[in-house]
Amino acid sequence: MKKILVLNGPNLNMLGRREPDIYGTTTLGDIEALCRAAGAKAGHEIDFRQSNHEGVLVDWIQEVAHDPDLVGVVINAAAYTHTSVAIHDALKILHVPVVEVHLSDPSTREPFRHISYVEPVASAVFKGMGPQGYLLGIEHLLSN
Ligand SMILES: O=C(O)[C@]1(O)C=C(c2cccc(Sc3ccccc3)c2)[C@@H](O)[C@H](O)C1
Repeated sequence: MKKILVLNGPNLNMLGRREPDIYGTTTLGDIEALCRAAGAKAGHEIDFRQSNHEGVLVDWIQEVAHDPDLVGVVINAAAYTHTSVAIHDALKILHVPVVEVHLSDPSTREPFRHISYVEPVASAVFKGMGPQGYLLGIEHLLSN
């Protein structure tokens, strides 16, 4: 079965509990359920993961890099978006499309959130659309 990997970065496991004005009240579990339903509808497996650790995210990207069933990666790297050359380099290894997702629009927030090390290796970016951004990311990969 074809697979889409959905990666989530630091603190997203705490989603829905604070700063609802920025990130809404949806939990990461809710987002996972939405993604799995969208994948199932298309006959694809959704491999949905979250880590607070940069190296774990790099390991996961390397783990799937040569998976013949992988059709793409949706990544919300959270704070690592703005700092991680390691995740940038790992994503460059992939031979499938990468979609960058953010619940908020970092370009409207603090200056340190305006740079993305993911964007240069992403085929699409969905930001400021809440959980819908994840679904648009999956849809983008399915349309390829
Ligand atoms: O908007 C996003 O999805 C983003 O990727 C997510 C981020 C983020 C930052 C801190 C916490 C969380 S999740 C959260 C929100 C409220 C309470 C607890 C955790 C996400 C930011 O680091 C990024 O700049 C933007």
